[in-house]
Amino acid sequence: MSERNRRVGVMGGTFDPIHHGHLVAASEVAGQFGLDEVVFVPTGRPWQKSVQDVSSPEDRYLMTVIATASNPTFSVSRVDIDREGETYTLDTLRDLRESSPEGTEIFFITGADALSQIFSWHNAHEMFELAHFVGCTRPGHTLSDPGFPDGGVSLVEVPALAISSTDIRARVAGGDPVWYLVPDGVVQYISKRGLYRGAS
Ligand SMILES: Nc1ncnc2c1ncn2[C@@H]1O[C@H](COP(=O)(O)OP(=O)(O)OP(=O)(O)O)[C@@H](O)[C@H]1O
Ligand SMILES: O=C(O)c1ccc[n+]([C@@H]2O[C@H](COP(=O)([O-])O)[C@@H](O)[C@H]2O)c1
Repeated sequence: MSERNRRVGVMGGTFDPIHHGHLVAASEVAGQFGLDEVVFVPTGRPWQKSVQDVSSPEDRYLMTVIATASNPTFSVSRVDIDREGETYTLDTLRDLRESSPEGTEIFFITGADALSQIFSWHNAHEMFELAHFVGCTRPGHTLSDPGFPDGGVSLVEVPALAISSTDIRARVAGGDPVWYLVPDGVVQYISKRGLYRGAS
């Protein structure tokens, strides 16, 4: 009997902070595509976001570790955090492919908003040779096809969670609770480190 190739999901994000929308999307794609593992990859320097508004890579990395710790099929990679320069998904995929056993199939998981902007990413066309892209529905964002290559992208409907990191930062700044929007450990981490108190 021949063994099937290992299937790995890669969920990239700024994760400032990581929330249940990210976790549900990853879990749903893992179920639908039979993924053996999902690797969460916090961005190092997300060049399309204004850098002064983004928390430190270590804080975002640690929140991602805390949020995923209870799931044995979730892990966190430092490849984007440890690489110098701006974060490009092409580099993420190259690094992860290099460290994966031969034959590993990679599925890059992303939300509707990110996917519709994908041709603004660095060398976007080359990315489709390294991974299959999975676009998740996201409340408030419609998924239009900006000209994806044939067979390069699948769409997955995930249970709608109208949660965004922007909203969580605003809630913390305004003194509103974020319990149950993010994992409990992340609520505690935000409080302990005093994150987002001055967020606009
Ligand atoms: N509620 C959600 N449902 C489905 N996908 C989501 C959801 N929130 C974020 N995503 C997807 O997760 C990936 C990483 O998102 P990111 O870390 O930028 O979070 P965000 O909530 O969009 O942050 P911000 O509000 O700061 O822009 C993106 O591809 C995004 O589309
Ligand atoms: O490669 C690029 O040029 C590029 C541009 C914008 C976003 N991305 C990736 O898209 C993912 C979601 O990004 P963000 O900024 O919406 O959190 C994350 O993995 C980013 O590294 C990648």
